[in-house]
Amino acid sequence: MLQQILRGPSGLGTAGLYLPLLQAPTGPSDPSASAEPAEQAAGRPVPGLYHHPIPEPDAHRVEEVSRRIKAWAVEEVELFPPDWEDQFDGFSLGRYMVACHPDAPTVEHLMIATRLMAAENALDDCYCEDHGGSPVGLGGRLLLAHTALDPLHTTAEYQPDWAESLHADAPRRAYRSAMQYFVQQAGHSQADRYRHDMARLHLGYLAEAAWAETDYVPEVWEYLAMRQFNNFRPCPTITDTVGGYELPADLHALPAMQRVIALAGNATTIVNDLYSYTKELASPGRHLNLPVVIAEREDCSVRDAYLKAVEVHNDLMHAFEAAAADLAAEVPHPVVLRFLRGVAAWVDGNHYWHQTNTYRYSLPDFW
Ligand SMILES: CC(C)=CCC/C(C)=C(\C)COP(=O)(O)OP(=O)(O)O
Ligand SMILES: [Mg+2]
Repeated sequence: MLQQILRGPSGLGTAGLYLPLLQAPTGPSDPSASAEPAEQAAGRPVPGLYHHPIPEPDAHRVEEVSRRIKAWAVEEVELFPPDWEDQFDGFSLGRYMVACHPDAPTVEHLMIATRLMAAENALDDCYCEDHGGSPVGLGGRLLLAHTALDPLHTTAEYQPDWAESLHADAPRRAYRSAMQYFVQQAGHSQADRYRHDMARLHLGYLAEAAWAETDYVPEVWEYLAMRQFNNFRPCPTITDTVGGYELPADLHALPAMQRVIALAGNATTIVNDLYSYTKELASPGRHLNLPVVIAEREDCSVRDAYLKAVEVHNDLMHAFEAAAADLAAEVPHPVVLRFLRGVAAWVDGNHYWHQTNTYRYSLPDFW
């Protein structure tokens, strides 16, 4: 029943909602996974991690999205200097977004998600992390960048200075442009949902930065609270816009839907903590992630902490799936079911991307 809800319905009236790519979880090495199989998936899953393998994303879509996102990054927003090109390519944005949005009707719909993903990562790298980022002064930078998503309404005297500021650095150019494309496709409540989710994200960045400034290692539950905000949430919650339909605001606002979304976002984000663990250990200073916080706060070896973090992830995934199944049973509205499947697809695609992105991530030697 749960698999049916999250990965494809059956029965009268549901044929239009059927998502063939999600119906049968397939190992990456299954040659029947796609009509024209892409290169065999690289990387291996974290041992013991509860996840759903997906078929290889459509190679033609990946190629086209990759081509268009590079053109946008270079020609429209000057996203990165030439010496960051390898890192941009290695991020594999096209593969990521095609994997996460199997029900996108067109490549242009996929581009909506891909531009936003590029912009979100540019801001994280340039403002918060190792491409010139710093916790010092982050709040001011974040707030000004947020106005590229949620515009300033001010007097004629001050408006031009603000408008000019949106071209001042790569994160603001990217936010502004990606948002312009997004609002062309999204309804007003979908755009407002996205702004709210981005405000949540920026709040999470600020808590992480405040703790870094005072060298505070949070309790595990405090870390999980911060990571619920510094979180992939803005990505799965646009699944309806990228799918070319709209989950109405009142259904999105249901407490049960909010719980499903939060649990999905949390599971996807702890996946990042697990796959990026060795990358973050190698970066300067102490980079908080769930295994690091568990080791410090629960006084255990890094291996035991990592394995406990896997269990935390698995519990979040099970809670997400149970909450989604309950909601689908309580509110069997076709758009709710489609949205829940879209979120589940994003969860699975996100895992696939982390597992296979061996340019960026490698597993620790704990097994
Ligand atoms: C795409 C998006 C909304 C990202 C926001 C937050 C974010 C960058 C992550 C959840 C990824 O975590 P992290 O900053 O640890 O990324 P890497 O481990 O450096 O890939
Ligand atoms: Mg990480």
